[in-house]
Amino acid sequence: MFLIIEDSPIVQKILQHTLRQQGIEPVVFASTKAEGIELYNEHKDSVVAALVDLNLPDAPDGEMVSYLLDQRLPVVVLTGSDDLNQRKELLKSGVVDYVIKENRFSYQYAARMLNRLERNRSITALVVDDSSTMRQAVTSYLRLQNFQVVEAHNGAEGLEKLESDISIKLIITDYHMPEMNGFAFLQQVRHRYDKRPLAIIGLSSQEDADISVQFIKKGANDFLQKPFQQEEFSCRVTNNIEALEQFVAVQEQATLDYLTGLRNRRYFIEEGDALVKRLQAEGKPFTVALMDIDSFKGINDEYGHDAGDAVLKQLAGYLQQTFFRFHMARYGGEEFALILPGLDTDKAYGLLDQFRSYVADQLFILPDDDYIRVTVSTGVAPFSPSNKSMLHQLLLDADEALYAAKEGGRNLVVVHDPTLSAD
Ligand SMILES: Nc1nc2c(ncn2[C@@H]2O[C@H](COP(=O)(O)OP(=O)(O)OP(=O)(O)O)[C@@H](O)[C@H]2O)c(=O)[nH]1
Repeated sequence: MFLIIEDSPIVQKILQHTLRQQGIEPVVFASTKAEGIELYNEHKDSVVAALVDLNLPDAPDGEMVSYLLDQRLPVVVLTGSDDLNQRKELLKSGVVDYVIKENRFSYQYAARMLNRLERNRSITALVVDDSSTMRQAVTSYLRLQNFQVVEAHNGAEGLEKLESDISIKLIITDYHMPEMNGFAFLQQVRHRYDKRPLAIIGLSSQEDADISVQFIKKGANDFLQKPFQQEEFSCRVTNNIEALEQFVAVQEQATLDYLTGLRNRRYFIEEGDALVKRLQAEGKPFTVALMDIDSFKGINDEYGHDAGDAVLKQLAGYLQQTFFRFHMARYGGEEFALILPGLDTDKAYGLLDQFRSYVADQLFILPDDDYIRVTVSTGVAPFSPSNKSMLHQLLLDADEALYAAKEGGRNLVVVHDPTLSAD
């Protein structure tokens, strides 16, 4: 929950609109300090941050801001004044940001800050610096922005923390450190965790422009020269974290099938290969299967492509409900692939046949509200502890079994018979 304390009804209206637009909710509004305190006490446990006007009818000199800072609540100040000294003093006293009411962009910025404060709560930042003074300063700036923070005295300790805490997404590292300097640490991080999304900001007090270039070249996202202002630090952290989140969102999108929302073939193969190797190394049972909608071309031909799409989406929903624990994807047009860890052939057969029977009993709703019956056929690559085939081969086996299911009349689950295999 967010607490907004602002006496102008017009500004309240604009904020209400802007916050709603950015999906920031729930929000409670107060117009005076007295109301603000009452609302704060009422929602103490759920308030994430407050956006507070400096000048209120019963608190003309920022008394409301001081009150909330004393309660250790993150506060973004909203003001009509552009007094630089006041701004400096407020930032020094611990407010997260200082926003001047200029135009709609200011309100959008304030909303963005509130949103950030909420999201930062689930992000851990790692601060790597041998100087305890610097570590404390950086840590306090990060805590102000609502990050969880872990500290390390040097690169080696930093690597340990990174290994044990997967919630670390942001690293602030100094350059000059004993044993392992910032560059060596950075190179190790990027080498060991090439797939892990991490925003890294390098710090150095040296007046040497080359250090910033080297930091960036070695894989840092940004660089700051010490001493720096809290505001610059916060802005850079925010920009880098937002860029990282956008990158992760795009990456996530690239693993999804646009029509059904299931994972796509690329994701299935990339992650599936590693999964199969891991299961084999651990000696755990698993089963690979391919499922295909029967006579799907006929559905398209008779009812149109949109009807075919509707069938795919409805079936994907059933697959999601039943197999959400497993590794599954839309493998091709009307084909779905599954890896079922923990299930040997008999158990997998049982589950897949139950699903086959469930699908056959459903009505599939078409865009014109007409409905049809749909069946699926499934091929299963049998599991045996001695079979060390790679995913690629297991999919070929499952495909052969799927072909046999189609030949056998469809609406069937068939387990691959290696003795009938062409090779
Ligand atoms: N509506 C729709 N159709 C698709 C999509 N992707 C592939 N298809 C169609 O799926 C159909 C697949 O047909 P086939 O593989 O020949 O299958 P079938 O012969 O009808 O049925 P079986 O022999 O039982 O496999 C083709 O007509 C494709 O055009 C899609 O995203 N949406």
